[in-house]
Amino acid sequence: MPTLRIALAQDNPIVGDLDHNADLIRRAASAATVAGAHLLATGEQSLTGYPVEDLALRHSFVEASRDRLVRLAEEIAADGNGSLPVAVGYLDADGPVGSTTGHGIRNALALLQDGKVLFRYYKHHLPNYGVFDEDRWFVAGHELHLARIGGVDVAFTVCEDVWGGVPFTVAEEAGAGLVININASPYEQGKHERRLAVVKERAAGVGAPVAYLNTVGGQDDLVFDGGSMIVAADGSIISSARRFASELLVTDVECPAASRAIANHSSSLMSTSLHVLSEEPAAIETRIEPTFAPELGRHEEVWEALRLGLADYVNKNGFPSVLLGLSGGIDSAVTAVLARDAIGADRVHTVANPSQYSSQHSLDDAADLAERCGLHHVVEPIQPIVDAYLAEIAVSGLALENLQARVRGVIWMSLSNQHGHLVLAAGNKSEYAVGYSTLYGDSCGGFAPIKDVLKTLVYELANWRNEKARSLGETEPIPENIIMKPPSAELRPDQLDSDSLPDYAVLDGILVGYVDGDAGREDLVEQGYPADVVERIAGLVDRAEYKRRQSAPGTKITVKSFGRDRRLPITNHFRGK
Ligand SMILES: Nc1ncnc2c1ncn2[C@@H]1O[C@H](COP(=O)(O)OP(=O)(O)OC[C@H]2O[C@@H]([n+]3cccc(C(=O)O)c3)[C@H](O)[C@@H]2O)[C@@H](O)[C@H]1O
Ligand SMILES: Nc1ncnc2c1ncn2[C@@H]1O[C@H](COP(=O)(O)OP(=O)(O)OP(=O)(O)O)[C@@H](O)[C@H]1O
Ligand SMILES: NC(=O)CC[C@H](N)C(=O)O
Repeated sequence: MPTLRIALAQDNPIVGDLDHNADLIRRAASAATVAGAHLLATGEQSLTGYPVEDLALRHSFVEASRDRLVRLAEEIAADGNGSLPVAVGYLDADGPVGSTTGHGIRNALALLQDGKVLFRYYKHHLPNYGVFDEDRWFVAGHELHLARIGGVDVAFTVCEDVWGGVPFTVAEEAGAGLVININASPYEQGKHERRLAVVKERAAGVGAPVAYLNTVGGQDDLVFDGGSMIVAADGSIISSARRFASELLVTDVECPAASRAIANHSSSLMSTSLHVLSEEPAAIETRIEPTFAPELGRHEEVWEALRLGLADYVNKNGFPSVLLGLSGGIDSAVTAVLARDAIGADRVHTVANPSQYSSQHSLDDAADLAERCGLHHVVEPIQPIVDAYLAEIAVSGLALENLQARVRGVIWMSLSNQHGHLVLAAGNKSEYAVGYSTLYGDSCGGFAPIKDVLKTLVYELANWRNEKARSLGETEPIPENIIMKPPSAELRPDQLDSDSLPDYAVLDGILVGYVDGDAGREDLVEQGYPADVVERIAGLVDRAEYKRRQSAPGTKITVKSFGRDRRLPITNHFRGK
């Protein structure tokens, strides 16, 4: 069997920064050439970044992508890497938006060589569920392209094509000896395992290796986790790239030789085109050893997703630093440590804003955490401002509780305006679900790092992060007190979260069913949750839609995050069973 040396560029592009992304591809091409690769693949829309959302509807952006692709081909050749075939993901169009002729805007892959575009493949399966809206922007392609490289027929596909499967069936019919699948597949818990299963199934179906390349990096509320892999027809993993980090994965892959003298043929599913680049088996002097990425544990994987999602949001949006209120509670503690891990202690500013209801232990715990982590920390009491406000406008009860949270929010936003910090909202998924936060108060801010993390998982992450520090012989970042104390908003005397909410284990169980699983009230009661608690929580979740719609984005880690993954009407009289 011929062997091809395949290079997969698991890179971190920036949406809309075509020059930066082109530079990443050029650098990968140079490194792949040095490594003696016969083919380089880059990620889905590696030139434009992913998802471009409604930028796809802008004629000027589509033009910019098409033009930049042509220039990129020339640049790669000018860099001395012209003989290397390079697969690039980009945005294309062969018709206007909304055209009814089967043409339009395309999620495309081009193969570049010798300064030219050899062919353009248009993604066949367009995902249109969850966070994906590709039917809104793109028209599906119906022609599969194969390139004969070193005597192997290599088929090229894009992301959802591996899940939908039709291009793989056609690749098998066309006698492909390798299928390249370039992805921008966002992280969620358990997704990596599901990808591996589907890639194995496709490799077995084609009877040839599948090279699955994923993007890496954060883009607003999505984080791409890398984890690229090459899987053989027998299901074994030939090589794999790290999760949550950029990497050029170079692997020698034995592939079935091109056996057919076919040129182009039409299947009932898709037509195919074969482009002959080189017939002779590629020469490899010394085989390289395959690399295998370490497996991540459940908590480490989530932590890395949150860390990278936050780091890229801050850095790609040009913030010098972040700021958050540090209450001495678990949510702001975990958010602060994540921020430290993401961008370094010197860029993290924390503020304690005690009121008359704040306990001394909360203040001490906040200061302790800031000191352990080396964060900037100041104390700005809110009582004088609250008192001045009350002298003008008398409020009491819940209004007074919310006033305190809002005064904190005003202070954080002022510090942001003054110093340029990005304000982080420290709310977790359980709170976003039931609306347990003050609008324009503690929910204010530009990014919410743990927005998709249920409270029970927040505790697990805190324990895991401390355990990790212990195993490295480092100081535990989160004081034990913060983990052990009962959660409290401290907005009135002796207030505890448990006064208003069921135990978090029960709450989170109901939320997993009601939010992530779209279960009905009766289903949840059947699962063993008390009917009155289910009724109350479901009602709170329904009513809090208006708060979530105004909330900051945060990194998706679950199957259904709030935001574009779960879209419900605010004005909604349906209660259901
Ligand atoms: N459908 C709708 N569309 C648009 N706006 C709507 C609305 N329904 C109410 N509103 C507005 O929203 C206001 C109510 O929302 P909001 O002002 O936020 O106040 P609200 O949700 O009534 O109270 C905040 C809750 O969050 C809890 N909290 C606060 C702070 C921190 C924490 C914590 O532990 O993390 C918990 C607090 O104990 C309380 O239970 C209404 O006064 C009204 O102006
Ligand atoms: N005294 C305080 N000083 C600074 N920030 C505060 C203070 N109290 C609350 N906050 C901010 O408001 C957010 C909501 O806090 P609150 O204590 O009401 O609820 P929580 O959900 O228990 O959060 P945490 O676990 O961080 O305390 C906190 O995460 C924190 O960012
Ligand atoms: N960009 C895509 O086509 C992504 C869809 C795909 N099912 C995923 O892996 O998330």
